[in-house]
Amino acid sequence: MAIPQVTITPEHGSTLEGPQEDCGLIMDGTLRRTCSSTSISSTGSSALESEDDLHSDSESKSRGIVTLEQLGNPCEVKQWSKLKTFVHWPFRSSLKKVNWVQLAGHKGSFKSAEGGTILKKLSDNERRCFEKLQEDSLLSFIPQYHGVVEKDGQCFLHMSDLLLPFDQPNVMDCKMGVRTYLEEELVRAREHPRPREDLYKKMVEVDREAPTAEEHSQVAVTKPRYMQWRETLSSTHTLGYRIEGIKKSDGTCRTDFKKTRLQQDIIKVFQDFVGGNIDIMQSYLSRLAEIQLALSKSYFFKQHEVIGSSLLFLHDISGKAQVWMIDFGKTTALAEGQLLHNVPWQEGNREDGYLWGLQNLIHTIEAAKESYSQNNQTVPTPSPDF
Ligand SMILES: Nc1ncnc2c1ncn2[C@@H]1O[C@H](COP(=O)(O)OP(=O)(O)OP(=O)(O)O)[C@@H](O)[C@H]1O
Ligand SMILES: O=P(O)(O)O[C@@H]1[C@H](O)[C@H](O)[C@@H](OP(=O)(O)O)[C@H](OP(=O)(O)O)[C@H]1O
Repeated sequence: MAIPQVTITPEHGSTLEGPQEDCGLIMDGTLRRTCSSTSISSTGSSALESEDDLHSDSESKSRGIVTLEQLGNPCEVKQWSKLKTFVHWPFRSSLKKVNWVQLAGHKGSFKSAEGGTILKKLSDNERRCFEKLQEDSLLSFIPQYHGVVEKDGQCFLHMSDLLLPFDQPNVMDCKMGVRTYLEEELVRAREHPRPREDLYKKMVEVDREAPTAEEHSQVAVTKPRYMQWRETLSSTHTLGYRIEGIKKSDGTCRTDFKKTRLQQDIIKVFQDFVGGNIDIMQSYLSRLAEIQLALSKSYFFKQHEVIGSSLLFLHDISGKAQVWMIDFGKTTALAEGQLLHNVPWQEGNREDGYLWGLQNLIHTIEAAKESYSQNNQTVPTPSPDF
C-alpha cells in the first residue's frame, strides 16, 4: 500500500500576514526516516543519523495548518512499558482527514491516529529519549508516549496529540537553547563538508548579502554555517530561545520570525499571541516555573545535550493554557559527565544553554505581562459626588 500523502491546506478563514512561508502547499509525503534508515549503530550514542538520509533538497519544512490522514485503530494502542517489540499498526484503507497544526519540522512527518493520538516518523534517537523519560521528572511535561508502531517497514512514534484538549487552540513553538546543531554535526561538516544549495537558497531569500563570496560562487552553504547564521539572525544566540511559529485561533499562522531577535519585538509578538490576556500570561508563567523545577530535578536533563527541542505553548478561549516539551530528535546522551545548561557553549563542552534560554523566556513573558498591565491600567471613573 502506498504511504498516504499529507496535504497542507489553509484553514478556512486563515489570512496570511506578512511574508508567509509554506502555508497552503501540497506536501511531499516521501518518508525520510524509514525503519532501516533510522537505526543507529548499537554502540552509537549518536543522534546524527546519516545526514544524507535525513535531508534532501526536494524536502521542505512544514509551516502551518496541515491535514493529516488518519491511520489506525485505538484498540491496538499499547503502553510503552508493555511494548516489547514494535506494534504492527492496522492501517485501514478508508482514511479520514483531520485538520492539525504543525508549526515547525519536516513536511510529512506526522500522521493522525485515533483516540487523540498522532504518529511521528521514527527517529531512534527520539524513541530512546521518550523511553528514558518515562522514569523521569519531566514525564508530566512531554506528550504521552505509546511506543513505536510499524507498517510496511516504516515506523512511527505514537504519542498524544497535545492539541486535543483545546477548542480552536492558539499555538506557539519556541525552539530552545543557544545552539541548534549538534557538536557532531560540526565535526562532520568540517571533515566532510557538504555544501547544500537548498540552504543557500533559504539564506539569500532572507539576506542576499549573507553568503560569503565563496558560498555565492558555490551557490551552496554547509548546514552548520546555515544553522549558525539562523541563530545569530534570530534570538537563539542572544536569548537562548527563538519563536519558530505561531498559529492563532482565528486561523492565521505566521512563521516569518527568522529575524525576530530583540526582546522588545518578542514581547509584542507574545502579547499579540495571547491577545493581551493577563491570566493566560500568568498561566504560562506558572507552567514554565513548573518545567524549570522539573528540569532542576531531572536526571535525564543532566545527562543529555538538548538540541532543537521546543516548548509548545497552547491556549484557547476557555482560558486553558499549557506548555509542553516536544521534539527530542536531536537530544543526545552524554557518554560521561553532566551538563549545567546555563553556561556558555564552547566546542567540546556540549552545553546547550537550555536553562539560560528558559530563564530569558520567563523574563520576556514577565516583561510582556508587566508592560501590558501598565499600558492598559483602567483609570477609576471619578465618582459624580466629587
Ligand atoms: N505531540 C504533539 N501534539 C501536538 N502538536 C505537536 C506534537 N508534536 C509536534 N507537534 C507539532 O508539530 C510541529 C513539529 O514538531 P517537531 O518539532 O517534533 O517535528 P520535527 O520534524 O522533529 O521538527 P525539526 O525538523 O524542527 O526537528 C510542532 O511545532 C508542533 O506544531
Ligand atoms: O528553519 P529553517 O530555516 O527552515 O532551517 C531548518 C531548521 O533549522 C531545522 O531545525 C533543521 O532540521 P534539523 O533540526 O532536523 O537539523 C533543518 O535542517 P535540514 O534541512 O537538514 O532538515 C533546517 O533546514
